[in-house]
Amino acid sequence: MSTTPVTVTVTGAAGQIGYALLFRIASGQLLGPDTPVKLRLLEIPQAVKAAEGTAMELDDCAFPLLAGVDIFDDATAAFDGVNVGLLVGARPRGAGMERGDLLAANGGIFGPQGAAINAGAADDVRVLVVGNPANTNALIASKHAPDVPAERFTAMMRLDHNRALAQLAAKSGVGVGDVKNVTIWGNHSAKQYPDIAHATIGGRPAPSVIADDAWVTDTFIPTVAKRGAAIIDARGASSAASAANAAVDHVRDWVLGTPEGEWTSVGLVSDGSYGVPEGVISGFPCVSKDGAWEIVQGLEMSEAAQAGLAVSVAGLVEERDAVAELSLI
Ligand SMILES: NC(=O)C1=CN([C@@H]2O[C@H](COP(=O)(O)OP(=O)(O)OC[C@H]3O[C@@H](n4cnc5c(N)ncnc54)[C@H](O)[C@@H]3O)[C@@H](O)[C@H]2O)C=CC1
Ligand SMILES: O=C([O-])CC(=O)C(=O)O
Repeated sequence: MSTTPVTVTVTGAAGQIGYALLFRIASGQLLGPDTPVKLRLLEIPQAVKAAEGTAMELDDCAFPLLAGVDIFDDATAAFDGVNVGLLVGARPRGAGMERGDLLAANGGIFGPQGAAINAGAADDVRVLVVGNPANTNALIASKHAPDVPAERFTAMMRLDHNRALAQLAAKSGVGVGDVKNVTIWGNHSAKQYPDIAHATIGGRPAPSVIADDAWVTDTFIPTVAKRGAAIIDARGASSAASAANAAVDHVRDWVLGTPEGEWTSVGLVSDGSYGVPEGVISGFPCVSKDGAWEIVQGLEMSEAAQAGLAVSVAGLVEERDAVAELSLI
């Protein structure tokens, strides 16, 4: 076992996702069974007491890998020395809202946190933004951290990706582990484009296994894209355990690598790949090698996929322009 603990800062630690996430991190599911972790929890002052309660429960789990828990209401202190930053703390949407409607309420959170990361993070810092609208919040944080490479600020598309795997597995009657290489392009919004063109099911091309284009267009894509709203409708609260699970999957693959021959979906700063304007944070097919995400290049995109990505990217550009207008970037 390595003896140097990895410092993981989680914002919104007293919230729903925080409660589902912290115990998974402390048990070793984020960074592997040999890596001790130090948790630094950031909350707003009113929620610090609740975070303290969660920290008491973390103690009571007696996790061998947990090397300490500290609680903060100040971002600069919370991100001091951070190796992995999970930016969860933000308001969730309610029924009838789109995630982009949260920009005015949540955008202001991410500039100061980006600046705090810039000021005090470890050189290898990796950031995952979960708080919505995740892609544009990640952009805001990144813009406030000029000394941190932009590709270290990622937005969570993994929940959409996992949703897509589950829908395809159910439709084709296989286990989820048999479905690989789906891509969620664009924004983590209802306008994302879930793409099965290069996916495989049991090692065979997904489009020919499914063999039902109408189902893909009329059922699969809208089900995945609108799943967040369906969960809010059913639960009366937005996804929490599945979001925490996706965050664990994202960071684990980033740090430990994606399995050979498989990619996942990551909200990553665009380098212009697939015609996505440089600088916006868009969902791409990505592999992680040597601890860094790389966009999978050279995938042929159907006309429908190109059109779907263009619509989604237009939403990202609109959000970027809106936060520029609000002087958030
Ligand atoms: N990207 C994705 O796939 C998903 C994103 N989300 C988003 O994650 C966010 C959190 O969701 P929940 O945990 O369900 O919400 P929640 O309301 O249960 O918890 C949010 C927590 O963040 C804290 N918080 C607010 N401002 C903060 C700040 N400046 N610094 C630190 N903490 C702060 C609040 O005190 C609260 O404890 C929401 O924006 C939600 O929409 C949720 C599911 C999936
Ligand atoms: O839909 C929401 O507001 C929460 C979320 O991002 C998701 O479940 O994908």
